[in-house]
Amino acid sequence: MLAVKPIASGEVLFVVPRPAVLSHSNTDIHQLLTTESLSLRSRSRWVPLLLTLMYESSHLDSPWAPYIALWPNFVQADLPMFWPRDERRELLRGTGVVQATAQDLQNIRKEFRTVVAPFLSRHTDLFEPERSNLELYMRLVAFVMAYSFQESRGGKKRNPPVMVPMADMLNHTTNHNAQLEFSQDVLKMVAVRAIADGEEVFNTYGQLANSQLLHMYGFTEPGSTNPNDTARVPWITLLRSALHGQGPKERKLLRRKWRLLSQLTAVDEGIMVGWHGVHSAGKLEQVLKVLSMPKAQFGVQNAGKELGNTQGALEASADVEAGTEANFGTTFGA
Ligand SMILES: C[S@@+](CC[C@H](N)C(=O)[O-])C[C@H]1O[C@@H](n2cnc3c(N)ncnc32)[C@H](O)[C@@H]1O
Repeated sequence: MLAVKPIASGEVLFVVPRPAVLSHSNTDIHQLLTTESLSLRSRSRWVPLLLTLMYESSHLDSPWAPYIALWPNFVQADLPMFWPRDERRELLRGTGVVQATAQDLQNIRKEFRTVVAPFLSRHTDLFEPERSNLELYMRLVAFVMAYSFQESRGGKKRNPPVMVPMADMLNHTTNHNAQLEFSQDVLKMVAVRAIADGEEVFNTYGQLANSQLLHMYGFTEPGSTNPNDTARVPWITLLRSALHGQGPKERKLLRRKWRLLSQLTAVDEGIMVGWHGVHSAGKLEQVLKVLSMPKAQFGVQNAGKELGNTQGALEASADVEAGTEANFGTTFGA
């Protein structure tokens, strides 16, 4: 979307009334989805919207048909989840996207098998059996992943995703010039700074690292233009460096410490390093304290005390992350 004249900061670019937002509460099968809501519960909380899209996209007389027709068969997203597995492993090694995508695929298949397929088989009058399959479901998940919005509810809590026509035309950049505001009756796209004639109107999908953008949206911000970018250093790298040049006794002690750290899940997804240093530096500090603790001092009690602090540091860093949560798209099942 390009500006065709200068736009002032604070100007409303367009307004989407709530009835024009596509969600599970705005479809002909709303009543059915409500009646069966208990059986449609899942980790992702996306099932009602995905079933809504499946239903509305199979009815030519749907009021949403002109919107849905913009994505014939929902085949548009070049997300890593559709790349051949070997290519993903080879090209995305070390980014965390390989594991995240594998987890997504596992969750999507399980959700389809245990929640969606039983629902579809109970309602063959509403869903064409030959079309309503896992393959379509995966394309719908990708569509929701890359095009939906989620309204934050009082801090951490998030509503289920919804489709917001028009707002979902906007691309993302960290240095965005517009953002979506939610109010009771309408959603408004508002300029957050002056936009020049001919400039692209950019929304924000959140403060996302390139690995997250690639995982959920299939693109990255080039070079060093993404201040939210991170690199992930696997924890095992830390153990390897600690072991380096040590004698057998020290190595044995280090391995004991590592087992304890692993059991207490202090070493999980890796050390995230951003432009301004290590994210959750508190956790790294506590792990280093345990690793460098003299043998006489090392015991479950001492290590446990350090790791108790680690939990505190972890919770604090989770709060910071929740405060900067994206309002646009999420990883499946997060
Ligand atoms: C909500 S849609 C935005 C509208 C989209 N460009 C379209 O025409 O349908 C999100 C998708 O747009 C693309 N996209 C958004 N921002 C981008 C950017 N800065 N660079 C490249 N592609 C981008 C990605 O394919 C992403 O999955």
